[in-house]
Amino acid sequence: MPCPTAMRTKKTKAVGIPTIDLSQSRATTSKSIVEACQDFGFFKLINHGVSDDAIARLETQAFDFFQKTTPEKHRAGPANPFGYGCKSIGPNGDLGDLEYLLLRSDPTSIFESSASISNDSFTFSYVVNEYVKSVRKLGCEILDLVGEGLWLPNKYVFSNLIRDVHNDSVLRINYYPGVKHTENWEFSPKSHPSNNRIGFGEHSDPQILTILRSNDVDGLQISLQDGIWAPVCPDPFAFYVLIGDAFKAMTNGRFVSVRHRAMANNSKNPRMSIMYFGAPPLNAWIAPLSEMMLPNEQSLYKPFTWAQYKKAAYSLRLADSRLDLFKTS
Ligand SMILES: C=C1C[C@]23C[C@@]1(O)CC[C@H]2[C@@]12CC[C@H](O)[C@@](C)(C(=O)O1)[C@H]2[C@@H]3C(=O)O
Ligand SMILES: O=C(O)CCC(=O)C(=O)O
Ligand SMILES: [Fe+2]
Repeated sequence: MPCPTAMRTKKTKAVGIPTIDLSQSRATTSKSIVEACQDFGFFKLINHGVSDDAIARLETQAFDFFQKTTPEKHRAGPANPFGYGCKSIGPNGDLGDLEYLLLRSDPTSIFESSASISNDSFTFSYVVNEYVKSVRKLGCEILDLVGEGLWLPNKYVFSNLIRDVHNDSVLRINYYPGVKHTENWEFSPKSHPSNNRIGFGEHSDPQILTILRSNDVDGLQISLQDGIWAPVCPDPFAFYVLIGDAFKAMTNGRFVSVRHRAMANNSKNPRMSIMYFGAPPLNAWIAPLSEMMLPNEQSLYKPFTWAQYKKAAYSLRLADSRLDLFKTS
């Protein structure tokens, strides 16, 4: 169902985003997930099993943080890359219309960073940990289903990477402040010049997969294969899953690493998105799986460690196609 509230311009179009219902049979689900990864690198997940309470508690903690005064928030920054960031994204001059928190996902790091984020660091780190545990479990489940859908002899080959104690997964909370609407706005909100501003520029995520949840304010768009942008209808009860560059490499290009962006918020209400980026340990090797290759098929990518890939990512701009650096030809 296209999103009735999503804004469409000449360069955007509404598409039926694949929806995976985790309460359906494993055979059905695994097949649909693999198809969605191949066709879009993106799908919506419903009946995902993550408790509403875990999500609501994190949302409340995050809102409390973003409501703080500017000097208070800056105590948790600057993001280098972890911590509180405002408008500046990454180290190479990218800018966006947002504030964010970028956190490592292991309990020790979460606890260490929580002192500068919350006056009640125990509660904050407990809530973040619970959320991370739930979405990591969900991430593992999705990756196992992919393993099943691809008929791999070891269906845990992908999930083992983010299950590893040394996994390099991160949690990001993006906050796009609401806007005060002028009188003009009421007459023609869709054609108002403040529309079409970019909140978080186009890019693909470097990791294996991203599990995104947002409140009920729109902004997320995905790029379709023909270069058209498709608005994604916000659904606070669902998660959206995005395939990252590392997964594209492991599947020798079969999975799309979806390019996406977030438009600046034009709503009166703030938009908040929470992303769990599932990543392998720094020393893990990423290379096309032999099972993914047809006889005589060439490997599209040279093997690289996750540390090498991260280094490349952080040397480039947000919109750059990082995986091209590792192409074989
Ligand atoms: C401009 C940048 C920000 C980013 C690191 C990079 O140099 C290129 C990749 C960016 C990205 C996009 C997905 C995630 O939000 C992120 C945390 C990541 O792993 O890669 C960000 C990086 C960041 O904001 O630090
Ligand atoms: O905020 C969003 O909805 C998307 C942000 C994003 O793509 C990212 O942080 O990598
Ligand atoms: Fe992203």
